[in-house]
Amino acid sequence: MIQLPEDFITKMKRLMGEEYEELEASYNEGKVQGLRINTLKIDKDDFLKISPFHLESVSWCIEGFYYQEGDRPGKHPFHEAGLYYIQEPSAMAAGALLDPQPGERVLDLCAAPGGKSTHIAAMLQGEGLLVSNEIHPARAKILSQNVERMGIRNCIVTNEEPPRLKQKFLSYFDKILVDAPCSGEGMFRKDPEACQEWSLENVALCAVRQLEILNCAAAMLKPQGKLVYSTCTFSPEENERVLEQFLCEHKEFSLIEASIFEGFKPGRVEWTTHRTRTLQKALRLWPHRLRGEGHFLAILKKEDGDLPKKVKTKLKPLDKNSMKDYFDFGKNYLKEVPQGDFIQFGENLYCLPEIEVSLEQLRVLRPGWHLGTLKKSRFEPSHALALSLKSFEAQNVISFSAVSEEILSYLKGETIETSGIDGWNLICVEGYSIGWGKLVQSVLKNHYPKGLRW
Ligand SMILES: C[S@@+](CC[C@H](N)C(=O)[O-])C[C@H]1O[C@@H](n2cnc3c(N)ncnc32)[C@H](O)[C@@H]1O
Repeated sequence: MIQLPEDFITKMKRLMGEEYEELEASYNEGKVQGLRINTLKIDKDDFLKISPFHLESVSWCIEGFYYQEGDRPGKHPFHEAGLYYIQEPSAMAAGALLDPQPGERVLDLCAAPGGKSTHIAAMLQGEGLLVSNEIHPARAKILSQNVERMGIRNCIVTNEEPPRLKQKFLSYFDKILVDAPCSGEGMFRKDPEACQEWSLENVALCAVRQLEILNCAAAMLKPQGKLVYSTCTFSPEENERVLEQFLCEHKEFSLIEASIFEGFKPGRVEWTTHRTRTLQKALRLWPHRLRGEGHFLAILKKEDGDLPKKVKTKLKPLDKNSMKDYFDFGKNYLKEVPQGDFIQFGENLYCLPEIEVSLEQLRVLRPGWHLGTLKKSRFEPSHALALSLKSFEAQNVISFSAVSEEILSYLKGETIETSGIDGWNLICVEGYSIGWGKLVQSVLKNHYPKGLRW
């Protein structure tokens, strides 16, 4: 039995009345676990044919599934190949509500570790732009690794404070997700530390910060743009009341109705300061009403505002010899050489998504699709390039079965004896890319990144 904070119990009993007993009982049940199929890498039906897990659909997310306790999907080669992301089922509702369309510009302002960003990227299907931002440097690194693992090409990962991003991206995005840092009451079952860190003071602090973040997001949204606000907490101060205050300060915004699935409950008007009726359009996902740990979500629309400014960005010309090495690699080992706006960060070569904003002065971890490193007189392809390729896009492919000794050796970083064509080979598991290897006379030199090895 989880030891819930006393102040939390008193407060929730007062707010919920008899319903509190149902909430409390839910803390005695096991946590709910889910995974979301990454449709950038594999079709849902194709995954279901090869999945070794016991899966059951999550009703509000087409690609979302519950898995069972013994499944351990985090320890499977398919995980390293980015075929899915392990995500708490109620968190999957945010992407579904934001509903990004291919070609749109989307910002995920509080993005690490990347559950919702990788969902958004899958929905964009490689078209348009995703800016995934995380304020904490260490968490931003994990976000960037997850963007890489999921094979995302059109994502820029930044490590910024929202006010600094605001200066660059005024009225810029079609859609924004603010999955705000919160007191984490929906994490109590999953993470006992969330219980220990909880306090009434922290709830109040979170509410102030959430409003500040929302204010920045509001300025970055285009007129007619859509903003989804979400938290994984239940406190009215961080949910209905933050939005009530925001709507009061931003007359250009209104709440819009969201699709309702079984178990989704409306926002609680009686918990707002001024009985603001429109807040019933928000959604509450309670752990005692559906199979999920719990979330609060709302969709806001910006009715009017300034139009975005167009800025022409000048990219530095790249060294011709280095680029020749890149194009030689592409001709020899890829069916089609990736083209676009190239930029170089140190030795690293990236293909920049269409952005029309200069990234100068921003802390950028990943300025787009990482293609590889430009070494002295040779090009070395990146792990990100491997993971973003379909097997038919590479000239030489070696695919191992998911249950083979070879795939385990590969993930451990070992050298493998195997037949194939000498040179760079795209290594796959069951036909899905997982990394690079270089074959020389039937010996495969392992290029699986050292930091990821099992
Ligand atoms: C709920 S988590 C995000 C989870 C993420 N959206 C996902 O689905 O994986 C909130 C994030 O906001 C970040 N954060 C904390 N303070 C912030 C601030 N002042 N501005 C923006 N983000 C902040 C936290 O570091 C944390 O990673």
